[in-house]
Parts: sequence; C-alpha cells; structure tokens
Amino acid sequence: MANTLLEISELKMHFHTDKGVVKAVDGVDITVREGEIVGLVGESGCGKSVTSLSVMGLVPQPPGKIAGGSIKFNGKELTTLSAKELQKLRGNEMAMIFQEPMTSLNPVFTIGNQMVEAIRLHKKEVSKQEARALALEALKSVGIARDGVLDEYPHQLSGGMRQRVMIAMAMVCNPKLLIADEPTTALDVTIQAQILDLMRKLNKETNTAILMITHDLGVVAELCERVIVMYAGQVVEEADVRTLFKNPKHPYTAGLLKSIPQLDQRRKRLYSIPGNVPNPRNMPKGCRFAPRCEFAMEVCREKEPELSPIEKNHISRCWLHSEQKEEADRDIVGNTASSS
Ligand SMILES: Nc1ncnc2c1ncn2[C@@H]1O[C@H](COP(=O)(O)OP(=O)(O)OP(=O)(O)O)[C@@H](O)[C@H]1O
Repeated sequence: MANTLLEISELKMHFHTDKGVVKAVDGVDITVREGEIVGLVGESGCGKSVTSLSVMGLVPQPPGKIAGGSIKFNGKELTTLSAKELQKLRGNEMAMIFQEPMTSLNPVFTIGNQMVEAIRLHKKEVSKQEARALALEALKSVGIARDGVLDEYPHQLSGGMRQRVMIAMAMVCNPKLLIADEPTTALDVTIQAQILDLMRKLNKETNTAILMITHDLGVVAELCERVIVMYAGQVVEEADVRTLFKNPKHPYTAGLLKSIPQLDQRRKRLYSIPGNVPNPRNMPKGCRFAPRCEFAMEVCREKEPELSPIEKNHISRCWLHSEQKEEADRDIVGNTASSS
C-alpha cells in the first residue's frame, strides 16, 4: 500500500462570527495516500470546502480559527507553519483548482503572462523564456495545443479550456497533491467527462494524489477509488467506491445515493432527503442527521455516535451499526432513572 501523503486528524475549523461560533469543520479525519484519488462528498454547507482550504492554509484567520486537530502533509505539520512556509508548499507540493476558473485567472493578463508568473514564483531559477516553454508544454499535456494561446486573455477561452489552463497551472510544478473543489460543476456534461478523463490521465502519469470535492456522486463513481462522506462538519461514512455504492451504511449516504436520477425511474418523482442541513451555529443534540433520519431511535437524539468499523476499509458514524449502542442505551436509561 502506498505511503500516507495527507493525514487530517480530528481537525476543527471554527468561525467566530457576531452571531456565534460556526463549527464548519468539527473533528474531521481524512487520509489520502500517495497517488490515490479520494472523493469528498456531501451537501452544500457540510464543510467540504473549509476542510480543503484549511489544508491549503487559505482560511482567513480570523474569523476562522483552528480549534483543534492536526494536518500532516508529507510528514510535515501544517497547522503550525507560517504563512510564508505555507505559500512555498502551495503550488510546489500541493495545488488547488476551483469550480470557476475565472475567479483564479486575472482577466487583464494573458494566459502566458499568468502561467509564466506562476511558474517563476515557484521555480526561481527558470528564465522567462524557459517558463514560457514550460507553460506551453503544460498546456499541451492538458490538451491545449492551439497556436498563440499563451497570448490570449481568459475571456477568449471557453469554460472547459479555462479549467484546462487551471489544471495545467496546478500541475506545472508536479505537486504531490491536487485538491479539486467542484472543478466540473460549472461545465456541461461532455466537457465534464473530458476534464475527468484528463485528471485521471494526469494522476496516472505523474502519480499526483487527488482530493476531489464534489456533491456529485456520478463524478465520484467515474473518478475516485475511495470516498468520504461529510455531513454537518463531520465525516459520517468512508469506504472504497464500490463498497459505498453497493452497501451504504449511513442513512445519509443511502439518501444521497437514492437522490441520483435513474433512467428506468423516469416517471417517478426524484427522491430528496427530507429537511435541511442543520444550522452550524446550533447543531442538534445527538446524531446531527437524526432530525432528518427515518431510522432515528432514542439514542440518536441523545448521544453522538462515533465513527466505527463496519467491515474492512469501511467506517460509518451511525448508532444502527455501532457496537457501542447497547452501552449507550443503558446510559440513557440510567440517566432517565436517576433524574426522575
Ligand atoms: N468566512 C466564513 N465565516 C463564517 N462562516 C463560514 C465562512 N466560510 C464558511 N463558513 C460556513 O462554514 C460552513 C461550511 O462551508 P463550506 O463552504 O465548507 O461547505 P461546502 O460543503 O463546501 O459547501 P458548498 O458545496 O456549497 O461549497 C457553512 O455553514 C458556511 O456558511
């Protein structure tokens, strides 16, 4: 098995706002091994982006604050690194691409200008001319071989091409880890498939590990080997992709899978998980999913379940499958008896 590249343990990233503390990431464990493609899924607001931005050191602090835990990358603890040290890591050893490339590309500079600058920021010894050659080579590797593209401005490219440029910029320093935050969400399906193909190809050729953040389980099935499901700032299930699709154990994961449209169910109404993600300033007592869960029991409303093993390489945070349930039930009965 490949070596561990990224190890997030018990990470808590909280935001201190006028209206209270937002526990955006609340005790998250994520491991990514060298060369692995891992999917991070969950509904909007569950903390996927804040988790990945924490790894990159891009959460503004304040209002953000690491309230606990650690992020180890390639053996280095990131939570205690200075802004300068983190900047050195970003681009060199880890890179990130986002949903909308236009937010990362500067509209008033040409693609060539921006790529040359990015390359020279990380490879100080490289001349402008060499950087231009490296940029062209990187663009070719992502399928852009058009003459003169270096002299074009971002608005002259299509959305798919802009995302390819961002991938080329991210890959040019040969990072060990690429974090991709919804990179295909804004693209139409055929372009989406091409970008996923491209990411798979780059992963194979360069052994760059990919943490793919998405709300789209189709993307996970297409690209990832392992998948981590987040809900309300926590990991609720993790397994290899095949197992998770075949045998989801957490009712939230099962709900997400049920929400995928099926061709043979065209006339039926599309399933959606009832209710909404809880307010992160005011999490429910017990299991955070309990208010939306059709299987919720008394223990679920009283005590928070821990992540526990289901089978090899499969864990879930649910009382339905926890070996500690009987003990928790006894505690609740004991507490009720002693308070009455
Ligand atoms: N700067 C901030 N100040 C306060 N709260 C924040 C800040 N940034 C994020 N949050 C909150 O943290 C929670 C998690 O947000 P995050 O963006 O990580 O979710 P997500 O799962 O990536 O959702 P999406 O798919 O919509 O991006 C949300 O409730 C969000 O409102």
